[in-house]
Amino acid sequence: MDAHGPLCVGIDPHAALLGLWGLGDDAAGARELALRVVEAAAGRVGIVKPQVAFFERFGASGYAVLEEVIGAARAAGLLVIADAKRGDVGSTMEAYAAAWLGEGSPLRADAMTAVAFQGLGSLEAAIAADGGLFVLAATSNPEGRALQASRDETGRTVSAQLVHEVAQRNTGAPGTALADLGVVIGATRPLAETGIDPRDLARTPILAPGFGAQGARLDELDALFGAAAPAVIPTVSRSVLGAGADGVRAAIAAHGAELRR
Ligand SMILES: O=c1ccn([C@@H]2O[C@H](COP(=O)(O)O)[C@@H](O)[C@H]2O)c(=O)[nH]1
Repeated sequence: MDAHGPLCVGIDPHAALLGLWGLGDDAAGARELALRVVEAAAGRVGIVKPQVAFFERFGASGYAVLEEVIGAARAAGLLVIADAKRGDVGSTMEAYAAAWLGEGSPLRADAMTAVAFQGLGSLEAAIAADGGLFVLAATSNPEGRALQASRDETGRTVSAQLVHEVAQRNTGAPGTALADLGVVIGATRPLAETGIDPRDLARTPILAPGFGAQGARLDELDALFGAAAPAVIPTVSRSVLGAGADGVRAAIAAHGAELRR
């Protein structure tokens, strides 16, 4: 973030985008798009986020492409967040952590996303792994709001409770910089509407989807996140990939410039 700014470029080879890029809706098409995005992102941003689902849909060949893309991005000096949204009982979570954050794993990324529906403690193996973890807290999609706004006996929303639990772990973590346990908070509404206490975000990195195709604007970031804005990693997929193969470099540069205004 210090070297390149906070922007994260999502690698989401949607069928429609592959068509727009003149590529087939298959693993070879996804490979071509993803490697071109890696090339365009390297040196312009610090972070990319492959959306695992768009590779998984091609089965084994999609996973082979994902391995190659993660390796190419890391070799190009980019940090990779595998947007895998995993979550399960602790014993199974150990295997997910080994797959996405384990040393020597073919899918080894720098960070992954996870779902804490089974409790934050169930994600312990990924929290303890040598990498970052972003736990969904307040998602960008409207369907999640009712559940995430439910309140516990102390009056905290589910989103706030999760962020509070993450903060308790991060407060005790060594160092003063951002900790490596983060949360996902969508940018499609102001942080103030989630019930999350901004004091709980002091050392917590925030992965923020919702910009671009989902409606939020990068120049609204400070207004949306207030005091927590410096810890926000805004992530954009369709609004960058929609520029096509010839326009993707310029689109990444323009999105980055938008944040520096
Ligand atoms: O709450 C969430 C959590 C994750 N996502 C993911 O982010 C990208 C957004 O893509 P855009 O094209 O920039 O809308 C996508 O991979 C989602 O799975 C999210 O949107 N909201």
